[in-house]
Amino acid sequence: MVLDIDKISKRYKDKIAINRFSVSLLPGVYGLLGPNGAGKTTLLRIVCGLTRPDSGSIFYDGKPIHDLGEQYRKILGYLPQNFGYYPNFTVQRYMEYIASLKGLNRNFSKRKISELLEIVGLQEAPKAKISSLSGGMRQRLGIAQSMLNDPDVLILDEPTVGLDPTERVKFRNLISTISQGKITILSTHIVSDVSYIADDILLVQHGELQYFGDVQQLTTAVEGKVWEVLVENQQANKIAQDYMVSNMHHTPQGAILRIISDHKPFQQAKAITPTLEDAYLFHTGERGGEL
Ligand SMILES: Nc1ncnc2c1ncn2[C@@H]1O[C@H](COP(=O)(O)OP(=O)(O)OP(=O)(O)O)[C@@H](O)[C@H]1O
Repeated sequence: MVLDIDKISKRYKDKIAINRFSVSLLPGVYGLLGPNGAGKTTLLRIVCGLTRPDSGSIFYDGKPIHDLGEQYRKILGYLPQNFGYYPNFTVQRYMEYIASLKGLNRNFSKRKISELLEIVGLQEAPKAKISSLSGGMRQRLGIAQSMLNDPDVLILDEPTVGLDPTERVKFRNLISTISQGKITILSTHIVSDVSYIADDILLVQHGELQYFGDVQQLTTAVEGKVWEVLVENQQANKIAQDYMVSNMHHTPQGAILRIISDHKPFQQAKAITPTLEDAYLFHTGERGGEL
């Protein structure tokens, strides 16, 4: 099983959303990480065959997905960023509805629906109206619908957005469980989500693939470039304009700044161990103090 994204480009008027993006994916969980507007949703829609690229192709096991058509849709599961649900539907009715859209046979879908509701922890709620579910429950329902056809390729666009910390942990564990043996791509701009569940990271910025590899390698690349320094509280904001500051903590003794810099920024700065968040800021060039 291999998904090849081959030199994909997509432009909207004068905006290049994706620029010659290429990567080859084997089964595993891939965290598609990048700032807002980096091109994540555009790329995922192209991978799902919903948006046509201006150039380049997607191949599944060596065949272009546009030639595979229905055959490709059968092995694809997709949770869009704003997945449309019907508030007055019950959980069960919604799952039945999606199963019928996917053309699944009745007996198979009956069994599959109860199996999936169990996996996502909604087995007690088949009769609940979707409008009565919490954000986390709704996202779990979104995952369940994307899994109805036992997909080999699972695409999840910002699945943890709007979840509280407890729901986020549950959701991450759920994704780890269901993604085994599949090619799962999960987009987010929340760094901690990918550090827990992704095997590899696809870091995208301005529509281009900036980095592809594991979390460890990404953080190793910024070793010796992350510094901690205590400065006077009044100086902190000025320093954040001049340097990439990944964290600022004001205390009565002064502000403790975490600075990403190729060179030691101040005499008294100490080199510290980088986190994935530091590496992300280093690669995307975003200044923490301005966020
Ligand atoms: N239908 C469209 N028409 C015009 N421009 C678009 C369209 N869809 C996306 N864009 C632009 O293309 C760029 C990439 O957008 P995209 O939604 O793919 O990014 P993203 O990384 O998913 O962002 P976010 O995290 O905010 O969802 C953005 O500048 C966006 O404004």
